[in-house]
Amino acid sequence: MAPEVPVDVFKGTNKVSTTFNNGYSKGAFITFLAGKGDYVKGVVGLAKGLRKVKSAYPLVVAMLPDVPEEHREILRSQGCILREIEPIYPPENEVQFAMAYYVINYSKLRIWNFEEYKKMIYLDADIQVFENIDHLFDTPDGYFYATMDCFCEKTWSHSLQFKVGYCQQCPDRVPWPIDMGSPPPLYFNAGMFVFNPSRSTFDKLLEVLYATPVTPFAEQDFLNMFFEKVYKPLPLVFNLVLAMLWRHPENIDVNKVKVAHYCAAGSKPWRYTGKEANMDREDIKMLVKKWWDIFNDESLDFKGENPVSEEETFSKSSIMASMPEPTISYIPAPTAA
Ligand SMILES: O=c1ccn([C@@H]2O[C@H](COP(=O)(O)OP(=O)(O)O[C@H]3O[C@H](CO)[C@H](O)[C@H](O)[C@H]3O)[C@@H](O)[C@H]2O)c(=O)[nH]1
Ligand SMILES: O[C@H]1[C@H](O)[C@@H](O)[C@H](O)[C@@H](O)[C@H]1O
Ligand SMILES: [Mn+2]
Repeated sequence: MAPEVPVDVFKGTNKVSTTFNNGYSKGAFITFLAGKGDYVKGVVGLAKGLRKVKSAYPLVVAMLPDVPEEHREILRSQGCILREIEPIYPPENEVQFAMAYYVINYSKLRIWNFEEYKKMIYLDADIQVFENIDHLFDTPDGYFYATMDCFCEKTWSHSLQFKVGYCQQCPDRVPWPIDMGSPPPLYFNAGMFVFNPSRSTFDKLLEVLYATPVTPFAEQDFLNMFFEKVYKPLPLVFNLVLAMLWRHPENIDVNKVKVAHYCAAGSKPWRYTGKEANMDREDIKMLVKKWWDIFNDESLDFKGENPVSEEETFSKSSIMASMPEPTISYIPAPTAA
């Protein structure tokens, strides 16, 4: 049974103050950036989208050292707070069990170190917000909030769920076979989640990571396992995994979507050609256009007098500091979806 979350928490009506009396920040959005490729466009789009919906909270970018200076400059000029983080690699002999493209995402675990924020909302760079979601900072602490994933796309073909034809979005369509025991626990998409940074949680994450086999969806599988007991599903409007539109249209109204996640193959707006499967759908074209409208809207550029001049810090945990440097070379991301 899905853990219950009081519905009012997700309505969002009240204006909130974003700092405590002692200056400690109540929260921030956070995204992750790796490499010198085009995901920087996603971050710029996201920064502008958050401005458009008048979010009161800043956007922090946790970036790997390989993000080039030109891209950092663009992000500073868009008002982002830049924080450099060191990569986290899974054990070398296990890397092959994760999809190569996802391996760098383990580095995302470093965002638990950002204890100067009481609560953070993580958003992938291929996400766009269409409505203000600041009220999610008011959810009760101590839980991990995210939306439930869909198992129907080819990216899931390695999984038992896919082989059986079972999806948690419609558990009655093809029920989980009785002879296979209970259905798997609820599984979230890790492109959007609400969490409490905590150094002690980070230390535990790394400790458990190095004792856990690597699996195809890398840190997403890992986070699902780690936070299984405190996971609270958010309504799907907080992270529309685009495949939901053709896999489970009955579960979603595209016009009510607050946050769209352009994760389906061929859907990244800045690479969109319309040629891949399902990409010629009207709802997809509409969502891609909405992303471009925000990205191109100059009125949404950061107008602060000075670009945010917060220090770019290496957040290196004591555990990592005492670990040998990884001997595998950095795995560049192959062309994404
Ligand atoms: O070259 C890259 C590749 C990825 N990213 C960052 O990593 C995020 C994850 O990559 P994608 O968005 O392309 O991947 P998916 O949405 O398909 O991945 C999903 O599964 C992944 C499993 O590792 C992660 O959990 C991810 O957050 C989740 O949305 C990007 O948004 C971006 O923030 C980069 O900065 N540069
Ligand atoms: O993280 C993955 C990724 O976003 C895929 O594109 C999607 O098909 C999956 O459902 C999800 O688990
Ligand atoms: Mn994504």
